[in-house]
Amino acid sequence: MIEATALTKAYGDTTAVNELTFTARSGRVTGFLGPNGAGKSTTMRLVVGLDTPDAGTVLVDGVPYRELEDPLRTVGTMLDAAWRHPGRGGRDHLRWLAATNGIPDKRVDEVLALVGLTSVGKTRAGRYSLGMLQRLGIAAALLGDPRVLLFDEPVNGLDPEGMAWIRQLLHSLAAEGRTVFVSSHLLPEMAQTAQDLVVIGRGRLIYQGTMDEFVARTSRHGVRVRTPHADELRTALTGQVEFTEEDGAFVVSGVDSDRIGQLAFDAGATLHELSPIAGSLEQSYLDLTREAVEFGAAPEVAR
Ligand SMILES: Nc1ncnc2c1ncn2[C@@H]1O[C@H](COP(=O)(O)OP(=O)(O)OP(=O)(O)O)[C@@H](O)[C@H]1O
Repeated sequence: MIEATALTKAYGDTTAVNELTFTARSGRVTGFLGPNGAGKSTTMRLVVGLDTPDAGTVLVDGVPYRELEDPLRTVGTMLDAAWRHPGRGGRDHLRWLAATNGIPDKRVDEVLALVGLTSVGKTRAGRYSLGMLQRLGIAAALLGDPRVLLFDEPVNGLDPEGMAWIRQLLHSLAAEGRTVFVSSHLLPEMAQTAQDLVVIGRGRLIYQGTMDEFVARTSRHGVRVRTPHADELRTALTGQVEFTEEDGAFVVSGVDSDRIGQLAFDAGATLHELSPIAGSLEQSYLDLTREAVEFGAAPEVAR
């Protein structure tokens, strides 16, 4: 479990993380979402003690990272997937990591197999594709068989097959009872991967809860209605439900099609169309974070 409480970190005039409080539970994939510059990477660095907060605390399984007795066996991280060691083979890199952390050599072959790199273990990492580097980074994170895993943008630059692979891996790691905390700025990808969600903007918490709640809360369920009896329907809807009129159709929000069908029937309006509009999750997310993006963009322009 990761528990951040009022976590705050500023770099000069920029408050990268601002009184951020959230929990990532064990046995769940928690998506950590926010627009560029929202403070995701900074938060992750704070979790693993690579940076020191100005205020607030963050605990990993109840303990600050720097006080963990055996950090690599408690927390696995992939914070910079593009890291590479051109001269060394993937397997040798992992062996070096294992040796410096008292992890037996046989674990190296286990994790190589787990990420599907066995056949290229001897190939120099400098020749790895981005997808292979991601897999190597994940292998390194898994070396110590940790209970908590942090991945910063692990699907960045991956092809659909690579994305599907990572998604499945994250699910199985969580199913084993681990805490899986994964950042992204892509909501559609997260919607398929994460069970829980922490959304931030400008370093502040915007949403924390389950993905299902987020979808239910943010996707606007509208219904598109067409009728030759527009006046009757307008009268029936006015004061009852929220609606707009677009291209000769009514778009009603906040109620389901059963209720609208009944209102129309009672008003004597024949319906030529009564179709639910699936709310766009991506649009809702953009709406939610727009203010954060606009505010955040201003200093960039001023520079
Ligand atoms: N070491 C640093 N020195 C100065 N400013 C920094 C530093 N690290 C981060 N920042 C600033 O803090 C803010 C948050 O950055 P951060 O990298 O944590 O965001 P992010 O959500 O990970 O963004 P992205 O999705 O673009 O990676 C940004 O305004 C960034 O410029």
